Amino acid sequence: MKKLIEVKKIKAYYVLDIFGKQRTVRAVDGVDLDVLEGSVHGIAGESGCGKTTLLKVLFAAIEPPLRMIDGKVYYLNGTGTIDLYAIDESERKKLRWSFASYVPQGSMSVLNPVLKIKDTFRDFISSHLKGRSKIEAYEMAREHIRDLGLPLKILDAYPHQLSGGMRQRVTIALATVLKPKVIIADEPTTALDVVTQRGVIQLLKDIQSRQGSALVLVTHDMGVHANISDMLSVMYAGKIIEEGRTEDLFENPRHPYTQYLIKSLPRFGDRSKRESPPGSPPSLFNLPTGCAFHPRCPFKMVKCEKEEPVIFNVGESHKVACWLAEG
Ligand SMILES: Nc1ncnc2c1ncn2[C@@H]1O[C@H](COP(=O)(O)OP(=O)(O)OP(=O)(O)O)[C@@H](O)[C@H]1O
Repeated sequence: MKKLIEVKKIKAYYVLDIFGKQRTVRAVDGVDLDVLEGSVHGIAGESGCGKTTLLKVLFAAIEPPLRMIDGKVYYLNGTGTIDLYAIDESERKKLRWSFASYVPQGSMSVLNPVLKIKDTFRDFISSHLKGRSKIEAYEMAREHIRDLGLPLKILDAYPHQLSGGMRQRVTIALATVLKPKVIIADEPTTALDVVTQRGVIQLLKDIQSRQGSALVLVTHDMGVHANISDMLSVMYAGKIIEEGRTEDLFENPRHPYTQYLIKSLPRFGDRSKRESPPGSPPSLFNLPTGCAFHPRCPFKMVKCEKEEPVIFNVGESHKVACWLAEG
């Protein structure tokens, strides 16, 4: 499969000034990632491990206090390779929404509360496709909403007149109306009930397969990853600590942290206590030495306290950053 996005050794830190003292939160700390055409690439991990920050890097949505410290992000758009942070902002703006689009956590932050949905679509389409008339923009919105199987009457509604689930579907429709090659979705089902969550995830999956695009999906819900992600990257303390085909990770998780994430999944009919990793994730401005997971790891060795693990290849496309895999 063709690569659409290639991330090389990215470091993105929040640099904060607290009462004159500089504090650095190493939110993304040396991440490599390939996003492949036609695939669903899941990103999992507990809250605060850097998932959202990584998506901001992929979408070039870096704003202070977040800073790109090192690394490269390439978009491969078929005609060439674009070094995302080497081009100027006006060039990046052209790629936003047409090459890569972003579905954020809350729909209300995207939809203008005083505009009908159709006018939000019209403004969005006309600002990105110059020369489209108002009528053409409305028609494009209608066609897209119809293609997605959503009711056309939502176009005449204001955001507050729609349910949370429908608002999130509208946000997804808006983010995909320009048929982007990559859809980047950040916990798109937060705050929705379980049934609605399933519908929203299915909508994303349908669009991804119909448009042949790639979907980068952040969710801490391993059940969702098991169902729809082709590839899975597990993040811990700003790093990807395990990556591979989702089925391989579920069948043979190599990192103790991934093992905990999988064990914490509820299973039908199993009433035994679910195991979660002891303790909580470390603070990203004061990381433990060696492997950042070692204070919580039941298998820690002396080496883990001192040396940061290197990446080991443990199968086809399956990598893990854990000394236990050293052989
Ligand atoms: N604007 C900010 N200023 C300072 N620190 C921030 C900011 N945004 C996030 N952080 C910190 O960066 C780290 C990574 O946050 P991030 O939101 O990327 O994690 P996450 O895995 O997406 O978590 P969640 O699932 O809760 O969104 C956390 O320690 C967080 O507190």
